[in-house]
Amino acid sequence: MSDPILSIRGLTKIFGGLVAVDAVSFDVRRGEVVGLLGDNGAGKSTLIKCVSGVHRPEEGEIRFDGEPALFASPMDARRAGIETIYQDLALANNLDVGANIFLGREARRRRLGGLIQTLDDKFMLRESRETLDSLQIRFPSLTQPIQTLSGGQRQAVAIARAVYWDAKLMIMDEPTNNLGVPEQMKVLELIRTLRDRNVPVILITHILPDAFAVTDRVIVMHRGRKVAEKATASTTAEELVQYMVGARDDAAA
Ligand SMILES: Nc1ncnc2c1ncn2[C@@H]1O[C@H](COP(=O)(O)OP(=O)(O)OP(=O)(O)O)[C@@H](O)[C@H]1O
Repeated sequence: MSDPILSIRGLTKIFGGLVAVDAVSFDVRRGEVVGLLGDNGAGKSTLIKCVSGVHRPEEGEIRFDGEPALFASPMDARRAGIETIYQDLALANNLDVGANIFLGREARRRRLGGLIQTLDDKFMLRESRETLDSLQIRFPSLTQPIQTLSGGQRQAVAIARAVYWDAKLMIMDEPTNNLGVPEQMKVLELIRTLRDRNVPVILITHILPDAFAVTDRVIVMHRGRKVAEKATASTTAEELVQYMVGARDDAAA
């Protein structure tokens, strides 16, 4: 088996007196989709925010690609290859599709003998189109502002951005929330495409059919603790619900 791309040991995050994440450990390997399940408030978002540089954990170790990895900011985590799609997505609504794929890492070109630099819009559009085509994502126009796109199309732009920048790990927080059924299917298909390209995905969800549709392994959290870790093929929705509501707990066994 390959070395894990992400390895988390004893991770703990406390807000005031509340232990939001309580000594959680798990690994993610290249090319696998890992589901992170749990009811509201279970600690899923807090856990991944510790990985992606939003929160600093009180205790524990995170190793990414073999190195200790406590990122100081989300941009640091992105530079290291961790692309996170939050529920609010972090796309710039007023910019177009191409500009969003290059957000924060814009291509520039020198003009007037190198005296000034301008954004290389043509290059960014061409590269964006190639990436979107390779993922079979179609937009009528790449110069449409993001705010005119549907929720599923926005997810697709965020996924294309991760692919273009060669993300080594993709974290998606409830990506099918608020999407129509065809768009949910497209997002799940894109997750499978990422796996086929050997990009591991952590999928946070409380939608069990989504977890069964795309994950290889599932981790269940309850009140900050990891209560189960299962190969998706060897569990059932009924069993996972029992872990999610706290009726079963492998850690306590
Ligand atoms: N910035 C914060 N400050 C204080 N408490 C927080 C903060 N963020 C999360 N919490 C608390 O930590 C606990 C875990 O929340 P978290 O959002 O990680 O859960 P979740 O499993 O992602 O649930 P949801 O699906 O509702 O987002 C909750 O009790 C929440 O109120």
